[in-house]
Amino acid sequence: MRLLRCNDTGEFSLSEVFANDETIPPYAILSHTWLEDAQEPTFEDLTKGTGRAKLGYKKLQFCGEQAYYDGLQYFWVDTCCINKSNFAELSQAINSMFRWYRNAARCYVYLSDFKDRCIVDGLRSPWDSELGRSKWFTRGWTLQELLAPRSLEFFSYDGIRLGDRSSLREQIKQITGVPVSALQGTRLSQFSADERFLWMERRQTKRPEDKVYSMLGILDVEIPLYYGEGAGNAAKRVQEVIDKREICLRDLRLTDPYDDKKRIENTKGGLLVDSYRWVLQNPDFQQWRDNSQSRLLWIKGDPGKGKTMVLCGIINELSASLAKTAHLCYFFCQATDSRINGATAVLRGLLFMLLSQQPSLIAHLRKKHDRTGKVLFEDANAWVALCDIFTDIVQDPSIEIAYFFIDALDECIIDLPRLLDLIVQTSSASSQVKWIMSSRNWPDIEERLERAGDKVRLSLELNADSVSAAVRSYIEHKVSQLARDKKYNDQMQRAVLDYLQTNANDTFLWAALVCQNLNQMSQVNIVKKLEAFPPGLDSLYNQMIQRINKSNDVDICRRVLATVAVVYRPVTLQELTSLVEELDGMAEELGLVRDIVDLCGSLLTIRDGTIYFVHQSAKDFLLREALDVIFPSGSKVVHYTVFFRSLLAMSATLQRDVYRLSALGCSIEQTKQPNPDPLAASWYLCIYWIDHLCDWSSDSLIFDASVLKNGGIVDSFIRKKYLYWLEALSLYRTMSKGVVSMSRLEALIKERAAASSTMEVVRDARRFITYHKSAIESSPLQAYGALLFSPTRSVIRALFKDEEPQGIVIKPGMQEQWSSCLSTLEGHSNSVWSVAFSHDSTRLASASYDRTVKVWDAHSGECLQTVDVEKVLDHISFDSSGNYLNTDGGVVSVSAQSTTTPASVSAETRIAQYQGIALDRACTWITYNSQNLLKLPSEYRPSCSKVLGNVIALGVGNGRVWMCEVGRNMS
Ligand SMILES: Nc1ncnc2c1ncn2[C@@H]1O[C@H](COP(=O)(O)OP(=O)(O)OP(=O)(O)O)[C@@H](O)[C@H]1O
Repeated sequence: MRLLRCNDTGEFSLSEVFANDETIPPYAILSHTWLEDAQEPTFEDLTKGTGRAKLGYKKLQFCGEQAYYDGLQYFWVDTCCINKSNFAELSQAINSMFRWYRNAARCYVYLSDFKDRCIVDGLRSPWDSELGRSKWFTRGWTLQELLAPRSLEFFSYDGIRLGDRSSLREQIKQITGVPVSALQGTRLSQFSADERFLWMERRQTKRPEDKVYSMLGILDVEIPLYYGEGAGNAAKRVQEVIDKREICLRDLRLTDPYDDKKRIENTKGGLLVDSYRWVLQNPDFQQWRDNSQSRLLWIKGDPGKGKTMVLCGIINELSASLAKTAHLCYFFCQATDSRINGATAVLRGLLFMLLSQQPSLIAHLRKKHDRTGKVLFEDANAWVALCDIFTDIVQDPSIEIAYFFIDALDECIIDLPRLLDLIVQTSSASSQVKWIMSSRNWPDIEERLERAGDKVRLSLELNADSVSAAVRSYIEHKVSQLARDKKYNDQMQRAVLDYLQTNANDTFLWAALVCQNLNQMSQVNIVKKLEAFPPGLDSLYNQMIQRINKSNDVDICRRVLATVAVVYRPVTLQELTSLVEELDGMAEELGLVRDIVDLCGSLLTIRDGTIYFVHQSAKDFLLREALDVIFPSGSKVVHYTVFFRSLLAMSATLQRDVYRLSALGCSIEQTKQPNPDPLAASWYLCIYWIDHLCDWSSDSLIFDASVLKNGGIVDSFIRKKYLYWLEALSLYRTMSKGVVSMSRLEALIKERAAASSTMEVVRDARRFITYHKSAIESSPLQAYGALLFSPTRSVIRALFKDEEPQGIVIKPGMQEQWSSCLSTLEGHSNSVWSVAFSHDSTRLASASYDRTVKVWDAHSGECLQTVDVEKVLDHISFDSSGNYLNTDGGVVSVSAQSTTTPASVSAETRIAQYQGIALDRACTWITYNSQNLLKLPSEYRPSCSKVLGNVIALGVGNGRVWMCEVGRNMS
């Protein structure tokens, strides 16, 4: 950036070029409309000292004088601070302009067609209408000059100040259609791209492309400029960038923490300002907020002390008080929900918020995402990739300051140490980042955070007086609400208030749970009823358990509690009906199921049809103190029940084409969930039944191996329902989990020496899912098309003979046994040149013409890592540590580890060779009447093909030729 610099005599000249933003001194910037007939002084004029006679020189003088008056030595004017004969400089300037306007200390709008007369002649109303006639409001480039600057002041032709963007906001809104919130600094990313384009609609630019180029900053998009391409093409290029960003954000999103926060506040009955405000006056908090060196604040306290709500309060206060340019990103961990209980999920949530606020930062992950897609955020290497991206992004100079909040670190049960290390590292390395975390008083967290430099600890126990006052105020509020809703008289209200104030022991959660219970009781004998709520959280939970024990519904309550305690993710009411015997057949009567869950006292809560523990501490209590009550025969038995009931329920529900898709080639993207969904009660069971079986089997004292015998329930399920189960897994987009589960099942049967024919069917079933995974994953009904490409002696093929698509014949017939191709790993965009197994056989590396090396989990087929390489590699092999690949292009580091247990994968594995009735363009589908019909396994993809009538002949790379004939009776 090149500036104009004023000297003491009021003269000005061009400064040197400032290469990066940090070195640019404070400056003022001019916003104006250009004069015709070369009346603007140019860059050349300024370098040669000419141009003083030009009419536009007056504007330079005005800007210089006003800047001087405002204490600024430097100023910038677009007419002469850019060397427009240098296209690279011009292009860079256009892409930087929004930022330059935003970073200016002052921006002066000079309305050259707004004369004094307009102000003195009339009163306010004609004055307003004159303002709207100014050309400044009709030009394209001035839109970003209106929106970008922090301080924007309007001046008349004679330099008289008319007001600023804030004082004139209503008039500006009327004139421009830009909402007041955008004028007051709300992030432009909060407005849709279409809405922002609308603000430009009536404005004019000299060159057609400028109508789009002048929007680049407003859209936070950077593209190269091609004058002459036309506005349509420019808009198309901008739209492409926006679309790709949206895909990237959609892939990154696991949950929207903004919605999580709203949900948490709502389900906890709303946030009370009086119960968190104390923290704003707390010296530890103030030190963290006000001292730029203090970058890490850890709020710690026992369960239910109000940490989550304090964090919500701080977020609200900071978002109201901080500059709009500051970023606020947060994440709420929840142990009971596997989507949001791990370090990777935290990072995805924080990044999602940050990138939504400033989309241009997506550039930091676009390159990797463009190549790998969603897998970048999901594969075994996701943490490493996200960490690099995060570290990179927080150092981006465009970030002034970013605040990151993480609630309930103790509920981040996957990879917490890694997360803590990242927090410590970024808080010391980056001055633009501030962290707040909350958690229970856990020594492991303390020990890890100890390594951070300037950290502040805020212990709720050490601020007992403040917390106590906050809890008192919370109780007062809640009791007055209760008195109103339950019609307590004064005496009752006082008794309830006294009881709660005396027994809460500074714990919000205790008071909240008691109030929730009182809300469900009538006011009759209310004082007596209070005795049912002993002081202390554990005593309260204990009391709830005792009450359940004494109730008539004790069995069903115990069973519901036990089930909710062992499942791997919160289940829905419908899913619960499949898992608990007593709820059999109640999937259509969810009101009743809800009532039964309500019987479990205040231990469980239902949100959006899903059942959760009311608080993590309730689950902790059950597992710690009430094991004998809810698991009288041990928790492993409950795993057996869930497994057994899963098989029963799936056997009853799963069937071919359960969603009535009809077309064999219907892709998963085209699939719509029907309403009502016939699988609604089965999702959980489909995904986790094998995990429950394995958990049960881990207790050899109670495990009964007969479930694995010939004709046993596992054997029967696989024989009768296997393909329908695969279809359901595909519909639920969990094929990879299915592959891993089948490997676990095979290993279990091997270990438990089950009967040979069960082993035979399970082994064949595992080969089937591994080999056909990608076809079934992309089109659920290919579970049946895949039969045609399975060996003639495949057990699954024989068992499901009747499910083969009718009227299609493959000639010559398939080979008898499974080929050496174990599975097809798809992902390279060009031919694969070399492959190698790791020494423990858990990973496979492949080098392709697409100049990438991919590392795969040899078991599940998941892509673990993609590494760019400079040349096409002919030879690759793992070194003995498994951390490096030796290649003809040097050593390549591969840090990804397999997620599954080692297994002997000795067979040769082949990778899809994209070599080349009809075939689709990618040669992966046989199509019929332009509809996808059969997805070809990689071994069957042709290098050449010929169609004759209803027969297609395909020549395959390995020298085989085969034919597919589609008959008239095809279905
Ligand atoms: N400022 C507040 N406004 C409204 N409700 C509050 C407030 N503070 C606490 N509560 C109530 O107290 C309950 C417990 O508070 P919170 O969940 O914040 O505790 P916590 O310390 O985060 O607990 P844990 O560590 O066990 O997760 C909340 O569910 C809510 O009902």
